[in-house]
Amino acid sequence: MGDSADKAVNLAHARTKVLEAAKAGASLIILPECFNSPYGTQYFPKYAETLLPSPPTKEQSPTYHALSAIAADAKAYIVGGSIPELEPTTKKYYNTSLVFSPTGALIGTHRKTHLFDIDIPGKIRFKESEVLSPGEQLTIIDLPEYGRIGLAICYDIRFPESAMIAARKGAFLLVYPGAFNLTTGPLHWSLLGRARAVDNQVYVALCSPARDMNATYHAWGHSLVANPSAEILDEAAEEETIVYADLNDETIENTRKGIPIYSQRRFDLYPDVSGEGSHS
Ligand SMILES: O=C(O)CCC(=O)C(=O)O
Repeated sequence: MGDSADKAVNLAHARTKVLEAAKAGASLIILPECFNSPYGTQYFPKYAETLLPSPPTKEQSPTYHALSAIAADAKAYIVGGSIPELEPTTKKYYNTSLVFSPTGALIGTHRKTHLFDIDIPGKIRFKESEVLSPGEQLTIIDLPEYGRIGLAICYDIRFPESAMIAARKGAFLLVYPGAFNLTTGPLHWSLLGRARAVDNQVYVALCSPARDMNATYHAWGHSLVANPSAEILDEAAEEETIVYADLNDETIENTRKGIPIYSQRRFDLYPDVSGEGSHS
């Protein structure tokens, strides 16, 4: 998706693309990070919505209500990318993802836990922490018919611990709405997606806004899905595209049978970050 500055236009466009994906057979549909606003600290307060107490009113969160209706109409799970959130009591801002079931019920949220604060001289400086606060929880969501997914946002992917915790707690898929840039995108986007897949022998889905060279932030694009062997099943270029992939448990099982790192870990030498504490 490309993200314009007009929230209503972006929500209407998300609806069209989600219904298109659902018509083509998709049962879990992912939108990009900050899918209904431009990306940048200067935009977060203007576009922020209030999600608590839940459910919010339509005035507090038009996006909550739009995504709920889209999920119900599409009869599909939707990971709603992310939006800037304003917590009304603390007045803190978060980068938050909302997940809806095929009946339109909210079944999970994730507040980005690792804020994108980087400074590569002459290339890119970005400090989300100038405006945002970090979420305080890792997120695993049960999709009753399919199993568990781990959900995190963009820069969160650089921290393998949260991916490993979700995988060891049984996630079959790690989802990252994200918006890498023209410096770190070519270096690390696909590498990190494939790395989290091969580390954990799970599927990984990355979903970015399309690139818009007229926007203040130039997103890398390249949404992709990697399988548990870290092969890329489908990948977008920089323009808007729907990426499709078929996921199945047998591929995870066969990958783990072939290269059995899942049962070869040495928790006598290092801790199990998931706290599950045993070989499986
Ligand atoms: O980690 C990176 O290089 C980019 C991260 C990012 O764009 C984000 O967290 O929004």
